[in-house]
Formats: sequence, C-alpha cells, structure tokens
Amino acid sequence: MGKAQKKTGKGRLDKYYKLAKEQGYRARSAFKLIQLNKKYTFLESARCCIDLCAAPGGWLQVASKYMPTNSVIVGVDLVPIKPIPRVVTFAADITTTQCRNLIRSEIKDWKADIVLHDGAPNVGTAWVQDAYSQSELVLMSLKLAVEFLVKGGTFVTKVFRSVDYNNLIWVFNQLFGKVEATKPPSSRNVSAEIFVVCRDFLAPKHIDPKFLDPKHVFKDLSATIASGTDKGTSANNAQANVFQPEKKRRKRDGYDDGDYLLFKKASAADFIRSADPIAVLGLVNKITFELPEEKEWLQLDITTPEVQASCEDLKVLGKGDFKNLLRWRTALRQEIGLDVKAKDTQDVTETVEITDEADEEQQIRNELERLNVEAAARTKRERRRANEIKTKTIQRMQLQMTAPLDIGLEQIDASLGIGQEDMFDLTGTEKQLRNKGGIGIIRVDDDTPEDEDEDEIVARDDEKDEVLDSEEERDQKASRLEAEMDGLYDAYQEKLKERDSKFQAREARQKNGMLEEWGGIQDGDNSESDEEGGWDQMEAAKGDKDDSSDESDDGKPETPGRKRRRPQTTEMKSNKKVKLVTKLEEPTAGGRASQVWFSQDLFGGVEGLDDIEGEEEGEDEDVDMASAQHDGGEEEWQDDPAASSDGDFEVVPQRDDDDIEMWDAEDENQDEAKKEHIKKYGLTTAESVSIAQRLVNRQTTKTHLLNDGFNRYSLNAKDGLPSWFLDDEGKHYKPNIPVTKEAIAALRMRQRALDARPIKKVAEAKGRKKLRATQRLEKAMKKAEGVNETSDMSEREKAKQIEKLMRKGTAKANQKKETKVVVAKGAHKGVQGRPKGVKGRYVMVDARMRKETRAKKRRDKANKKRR
Ligand SMILES: C[S@@+](CC[C@H](N)C(=O)[O-])C[C@H]1O[C@@H](n2cnc3c(N)ncnc32)[C@H](O)[C@@H]1O
Repeated sequence: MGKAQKKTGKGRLDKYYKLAKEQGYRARSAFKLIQLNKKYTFLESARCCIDLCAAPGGWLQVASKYMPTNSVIVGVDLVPIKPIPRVVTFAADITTTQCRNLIRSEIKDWKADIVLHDGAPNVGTAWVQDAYSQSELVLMSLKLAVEFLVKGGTFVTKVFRSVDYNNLIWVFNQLFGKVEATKPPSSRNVSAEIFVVCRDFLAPKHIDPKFLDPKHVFKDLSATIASGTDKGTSANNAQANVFQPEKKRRKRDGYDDGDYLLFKKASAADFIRSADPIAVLGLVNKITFELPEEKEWLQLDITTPEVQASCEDLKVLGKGDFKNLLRWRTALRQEIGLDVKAKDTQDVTETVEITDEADEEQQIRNELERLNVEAAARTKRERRRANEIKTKTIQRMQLQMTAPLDIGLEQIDASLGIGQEDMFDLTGTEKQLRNKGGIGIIRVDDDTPEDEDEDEIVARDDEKDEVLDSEEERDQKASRLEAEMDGLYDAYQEKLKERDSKFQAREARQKNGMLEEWGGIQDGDNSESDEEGGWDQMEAAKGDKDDSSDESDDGKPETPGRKRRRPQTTEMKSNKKVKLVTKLEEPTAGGRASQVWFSQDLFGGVEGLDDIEGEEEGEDEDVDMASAQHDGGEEEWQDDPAASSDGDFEVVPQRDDDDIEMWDAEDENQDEAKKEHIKKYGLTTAESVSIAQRLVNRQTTKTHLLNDGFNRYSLNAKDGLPSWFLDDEGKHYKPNIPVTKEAIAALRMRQRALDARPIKKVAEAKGRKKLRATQRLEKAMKKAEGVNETSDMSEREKAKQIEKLMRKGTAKANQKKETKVVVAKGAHKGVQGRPKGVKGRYVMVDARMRKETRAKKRRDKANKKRR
C-alpha cells in the first residue's frame, strides 16, 4: 500500500465514492462487501460477525444494515472507529493476543458466523511500519477466523495477487469447504486486490500450526530473488518476455510483493542507460519520452516511427521488434556518446554478426509474423471500435439510471466491469477499461494478445477532440431531430386515438393497471421471457447457492444472551435440498407455515386469495418500514480521518441531505396510493399474490425482495424524456417479478375461477334453497312410506297418493304463489267466500278502503318527516 498507489485526481472520486457519499457509507469499500454479499449471501443469515481491520467502518455499516437485528457485530482496527449502531468496536492490532482476548471477552462463548478482513498493512494514521506484509496479515486474520468461526461459517478476506497467493489459497482449501476468489466491480481494476470468500468452515479438531505460520506458508521471497534460480521469478520472466514473447509462460508468480500495479512505464533514458536493457523491455509496458532530453531523441532519424510505436506498447511486440529496439538503443548510445567509437564498431560488428547469423528465411518469417500481428491488431481495433460505439450508446442510455443498490447486479451490467468470471482472466477487465475510455492499462501478462496499443488510445483522444469541437452543432442537430420526432410521435398517437377505440381502452387499462401492479422488483427483462436476466434464469444461475438467508429476516431474532440454535451442516444441506425441490408453481400445496398462517381467524370463511392479502399488506408495511429505515439513515457519522492508502478504499465525507436526495416525494405518494389500494381491494394481481405466497412459504425474504427491487432503473427520473421513449419503455420494459410463469398461470386460473363464483349471499341463498328441497323430499318420502304401510288403502290408491306426494316433494322450491287482488265492487260487494271465476289465492279489497289506506300512509309519512 505504498504511496504510489494512492488514488489521486478524478479517478479517485468515482461513482462508488459518490454512491457511498449519497448513501451515508463511510468508505467506498462498503460496496465491495455489498457486492460480495449479493453474490454469496452470507450476511442475512449471520448472527455474529467479526470485522478485522474495520476502520473507518464501511463494512461494519453494511453488516449492521444487512444482518438481522440483535445480531452481534464486532469491529477491530488499529485506529478507533466512530460508533455505529448495533456495533461494538475497539482499537487493537489484529496480530496480537490482546486483540484476540478482546474479541473473546466481547463475544463470550459465541461463535462467529462470519469473519471479515479487509486489512492492508501500512495504512491508517496509527500504523507504524511493520514486518507484516499483506499476506501475513491475511494469515493472521485467518488465525483469528479459525478460532472464532462456527462450523460452516464464512471467512471473507482481501488478498493481493502475489507469490504468496497460491499458498494462501491452498491453506484456505484445507480449512474450508468452498473457496472462491472474486473481484467485485467496485474494486478498481487498477488494483491487484481480490477477495477470497471461504465458505463452509470445516472446523477441524486439530489444525496443523504450520497452516497458520507465515514461515511455513510463504516462500522466502528475498532468497528466491537473490538466487534467481527460480524459473518463476520476474527476472527470468523478463528475459523470456523479450526472447520468446510469443511463448506462454509456464509458471507465473503474480505480482511482486508490494508492487501491485498492472501497468508499468519506464522512461527512455532508463532504458538507454540501463545496464540491463532486456530486463527493462521484459518488465514494463511502455517506454515514455517525457524529459526534454528524451523528447530530443524523438526527433532523431534513428528513432523511426516504428521504434516509437514499439515503445508505446511493449506487450504486443514480437522478437523482431525487441531486436529493433535493442539496435535503436545501441545506435542512440553511439549518438549521445555513451559508447566509445571503438566499442561502437564492435557493437555494430556484433549486430551485423547477429544479422548475418539469422538466415534469410528467419528474417522473412519474422517479417511475416510482424505483418500478421499488425493486421490482426488492425482488425481487432476496428472491431473494438465498433463495439465501443455500441457500448457507449448503451451506456449513455444507462448512465443516468444508476441506482444505489444495483451494484450487486454487476455481473450482468456491462458498464460496470468485471463480473463473475475469474478475476485473473484480465481480458474482460481490459475490455471494460477500454470501453470506459479509461486509462490505457495494458496487462503485464502476455497470455492473451488482447492488448491495445497506446496508438489507439492516442487516436481515440484525437477523435474525442474532434467530437468536442462539433459538440454544439451536434447538440443542436440532435435537439432539432428530437423535436421533430416528438411532433411526429404525437401526431401518430392522435391518429391512433381517433382510429382505434381499443387503443384508448388499452391506455386506460394501463393507467389503472399500473396502480395495482406490484412495483417492487424490476429488471431490464420480462419475467416471462426465457432470456438471460429473467427470474427463472436468475434462479437457475444461482444454482445451489446458500439460501439460508430465508430464516434471517422473518424469523424472530434471538437475544444475544441466549444460547443460539445452530443448524448442523447436514441439516443445512437437507434444508437446501428441500428448498430446491419446493415448487412455486403448486400454490395449492402451500407450505406448512402458510397453512398455519392462513388458519388464523382473520382469514376465516374466506378461501384462496383473501387469506394472502393480509400477509401482503403486512409485508408491504414491513417493506415500507424497511425502506423508511433505509430512507431515514438518521445517524450522521463524520468522516474518519484515517484515510487509507488502499487502492480501493476511500473515506467518504457525509452530507446531511444525502438521503433526502435519494428518494423523491412522488414515489412515496405512489407507495401510499398503492398501500391504500391494497387495503381497499386486497391483492388483485396474480403476481402480487404469488410473491406474497413466496414470502409466507419462506421461499424469499423481505430483504431479497427489497434488494431485487433496486436496480439501475429504480430511481429513473422521467422528467424531460420524450413521450415516445416513455411509451416504448412502458411497452417493453416490464418489471421482473420473481415468480415463475407456471405460478402466475396457476394463480390466474384460480382467480378466474373465483371471479366466476357467485357472491356470498347468492351462494347462501342457493344453499338454503337446496337444503329446503332436500328436506321437502325427505318429508315426502317419509309420508310415502307411511302411505305404503297403511293397510286400509288399495294398491292403486297408494300408488296415486305416493305419486302425488313425490311430485310435491320434488317440486321446485315454493314458487311464490300469486295472490290475486279482487276489488269488491259491483256484484262482488259484500260477497262472502270466493268470488266467481277467481282461482288460487286471492285477497278481497274494497276500492274505497284501498284509497283511504294509501292516503293514511302518505299522511303518516309526511307527519313523520315534519317531526
Ligand atoms: C482498507 S481499510 C479497511 C476499510 C474497511 N473495511 C471499511 O470498509 O471501512 C484497512 C484497515 O486495516 C487496518 N489495519 C492494517 N493493519 C492492521 C492490523 N495489524 N490490525 C488492525 N488493523 C489493521 C488499517 O488501520 C485500515 O483502517
């Protein structure tokens, strides 16, 4: 962590620095842990975490945010760490027994689920130069980890790719079930740091002390370099780089300890004056001409354009080019009088001899090779340029859409850089860097000839200038075009509206639909598609990822004092299996948890969907609370002055209004509206129901949903965007809801069936009717039996009687018998008994009486009102 690597200038304040500032993290390195956790999900399920080398506390903040409440978090560093809620910190050197004792006294007989280590020696204000190198520090942290980790626990450490790297990995492999090295996108590409995530701690009863002893684990580097006998040493590699540049190195020893730069430069003067020019050629990427003296050399005839081009990027040169450079060096040395004439002659003679020795065929082959390399480089450049334009276009679309938590989705984000692949496959890294138009980093490794010559970078800079010159003009042109396009689009919309009533209906539907749609999880992809990025794909990609986080958020956290239940490894495994075979697409099968949950009184009498609503509402509240917490971020922590010189570690000053900027009020209103809507109507979409069910069945967690809900589109500002663009986005950009197609289909079917069901009162009435019919039938049958048993009736009479009874019994429910109203007038006045010609029910009314009764009713009503 030397001074040379300290990031200064613009590069230092990159997007993670800004994001950290926005989100109140003390250091940009917080995002490294966020991204690591996104990939390996170890924080959500952890109850106890020890962060070694934790100052200023970025990782602690992340741990405190992602770990369940009531979990124990301990942070140690040489320098004091400002307080963080729920976190205990103390200042100690992690290599000492005092530190060990302090941790022990803090966590008592508990075991840690995670031990984090992001330490780098020679950093921080209180750090005194120590004998420990980075690798040794890692080994020291491992020592603490093996002491405090629970079986199955996770150890996350930062390492640098040095000669010790492989040895460290070997040791990790002896102690952990799974060891993976990864470079989160927030870790700067220029830094050789990587993170090793060691999972499934084996907790062996006896650990060979040699595993944790630097003397045994690491080679004696100094001895190796001094002897120079090791074929893997840099010196040997340097020679091989020059004399057999096309050959792949068999043995690589990574970076020299303390030298973690990928890109190295040497001045032309160093090369010319160096006693070992071959070593210079073999080790550096570029020869620069910056000093006045060197600039003069550039003007000399012997410094041909070819030589200049070769100096730009030594990593793409062939043997012939190196020879050329050595010849140029000799000539220049003569020119500037570094070599005496006699020696010059000798040198020339030697050179000639060499040339003579090389037979013609060899020369032709060399030349051909060179031409081939040049041609290949040209094609590659063109291809890359095309790709670059494409990437830039995409990036432009995405640039302002970066959301704070999408960082975890880095693996599919082309603009962010390296993804899941092996971080040592630097091909991707380089490409990303180039795509970003960043510094011209060229790998020391010459395995993959993907290197881009500096020529190209210079050329691109020129292009940029051109672009800048005509920027204004282009802007005007673009805005003209945009205005034109907007106009045309509006006209098109109008036309559609006039022509197509369906269009209007669709529009209205869309507006309504948006409100009830669960807007949590979004990603660039449609959940229904099978394309990469869909939920199914995500799930598939996760594979057998540890899913133990399920228990974290929803389960009641245990109090620290209580003895914790620790799932056995086998148990965990079987749980995992169970989870893997649980099918979401069988909602009826439901988990036991959901059955218990839905058996509550609250859901009584309501089938299916109703029961899930409550849960969803509850969850929604949780979600809101969680976001409010996130939102709140009330604790204001000042910058820690302990600035680190770690390449990727930046202390971020905080601002009071940070969080206010993050959320806009409109969104909150929308949330409120959604909440109200759900309260009023319940969950109305299959998606939301399905998500609720997943939550209840513990197939997902609130945190997962929240995290998934944040992506680079989450906080998109729509202001100023043309309507055609927004419409198009609306059409094609669908939220990626974490439910399978099958689950949605099943739920939709169910919902349709429910929709087709009559309302409760009608159903009850129908039931009553059915019951009465059954009772009638039973009664009729009983009577029929009685009739059958009587002996004073002939068989015929019996049959007649029974038939009559049965007809009555099976008759439809009492059709309301019509009552005829007969006005007693004329002949009927004062008639007693049934008037003539009137069949069925009747009621006799008097015309006068009817009038009077109605008038009385009217009066009564009027009086009532007056009172
Ligand atoms: C890169 S910073 C850690 C940043 C931290 N992870 C965060 O997110 O804020 C490295 C830290 O390691 C600490 N460190 C280095 N050697 C140490 C040691 N022997 N004991 C304790 N801390 C040490 C330094 O003081 C420094 O604060």
